[in-house]
Amino acid sequence: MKIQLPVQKNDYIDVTFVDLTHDGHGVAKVDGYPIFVPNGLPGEKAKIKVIKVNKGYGFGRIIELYETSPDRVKPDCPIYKECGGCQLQHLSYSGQLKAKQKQVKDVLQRIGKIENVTVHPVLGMEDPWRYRNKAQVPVGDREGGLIAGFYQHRSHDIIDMEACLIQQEKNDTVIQTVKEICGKHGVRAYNEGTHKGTLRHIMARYGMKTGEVMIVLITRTTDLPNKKAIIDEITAQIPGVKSIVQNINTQRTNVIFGVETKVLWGEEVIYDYIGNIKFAISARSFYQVNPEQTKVLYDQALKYAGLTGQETVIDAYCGIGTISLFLTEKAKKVYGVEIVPEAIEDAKRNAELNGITNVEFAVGEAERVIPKWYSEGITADVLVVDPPRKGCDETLLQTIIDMKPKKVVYVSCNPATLARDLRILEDGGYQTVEVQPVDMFPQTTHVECVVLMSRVEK
Ligand SMILES: C[S@@+](CC[C@H](N)C(=O)[O-])C[C@H]1O[C@@H](n2cnc3c(N)ncnc32)[C@H](O)[C@@H]1O
Repeated sequence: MKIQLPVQKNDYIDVTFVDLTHDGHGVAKVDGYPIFVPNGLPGEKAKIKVIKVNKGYGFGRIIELYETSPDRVKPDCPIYKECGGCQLQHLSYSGQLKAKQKQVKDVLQRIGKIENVTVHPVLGMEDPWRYRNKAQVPVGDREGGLIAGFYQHRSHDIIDMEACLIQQEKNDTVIQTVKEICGKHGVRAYNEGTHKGTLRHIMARYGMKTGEVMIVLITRTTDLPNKKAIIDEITAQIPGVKSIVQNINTQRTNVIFGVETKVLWGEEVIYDYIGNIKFAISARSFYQVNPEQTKVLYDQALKYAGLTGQETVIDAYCGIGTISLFLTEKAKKVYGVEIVPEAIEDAKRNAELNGITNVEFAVGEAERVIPKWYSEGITADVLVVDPPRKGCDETLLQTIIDMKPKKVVYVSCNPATLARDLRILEDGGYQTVEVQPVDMFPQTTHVECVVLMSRVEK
């Protein structure tokens, strides 16, 4: 039976936007049927053209904006429309923070059925620009040199970029300089279509507190033409460069990094500080991209952990031990687990670097290592999880439920998987006490949350 929808493809209709999706599109409703429209903001009235209809929702395009929101601002970035890296530059920063708080509340309710929990206002930045410490850009060929920038929306055509307004200026300079030097020395860009060419991506990482720079050249081939000349010029032209690394990715894949990494010049790591703790960061390790807000995030996690010095804490998905080392200051003992071996090497080095001895790190999947620890008698008073976007593995959640730590502190970069996991933990005997969103990624739709859960004793 054909379902009669309230709108048809190619209809022109007048709408009022009532909400914002998690990817920053305006939501209009016609007889309850949602239509997602890029660039629409809640409260705005517009004429739209319906461009696609599905059974449960449709898509549209703004033809004319009749009434604009007081929160609408002119995007600062000249390439905002083409790039797609930021999705909310047309919304004032205070509007972004309000929208993110609402998004978290809605998702927790809709997906997790987490009702009546306090979701605090989002902790934002005083200056929400130029906050990223890491740039990672694809490289393309152009006559007489290379381009590096971003993929045009819905394509793999590379648009050359000179500046990114959410990126540290230093990283802009590094990318420009490296692409010019490599191009000058005859390095060809990798071509996805033919699987030929050399340079796939350039990554620049900047220690905001130390000024140290790491450059990673991600190549298809082991060989890098004119390597010595390239290194000499990079080190002469870029102040602060401490490490030049090559990562080799021979596969036909969208995954950026390959398995082999070798140091071409300088150190294997660069250093940076969060608070008073010094961190060594290697090319492949996860390190939060917004260090200023990372401090805010970790302080919140520490506050929720409520440590007195007597507790054993497990930090699952610990990366280079950032949260673990923060926790050691107030815990009796901290155990950290992480899947990337290089990150655990960094974590151990970081503990040593800071003279911290009440911590142990293990390489492996949290969902295997923590059950093993539990079977060996290691239990936690507080368990911190900070998983990737896909959230926690179910085996891990079950182990937490069995282990019964008094508190779970959940750090999440994806409200949808957070909501799913909180529901599992609530069903297993935990109560969500409060949620503190932190804006780690201004101008984008991403939102990070720290959640406190406590064990409900029956
Ligand atoms: C969001 S990051 C958090 C890292 C760290 N807590 C921080 O704040 O820097 C998630 C980390 O989980 C790691 N990871 C992914 N899957 C994992 C798994 N199954 N077990 C353990 N670690 C995993 C990733 O390598 C990454 O370092």
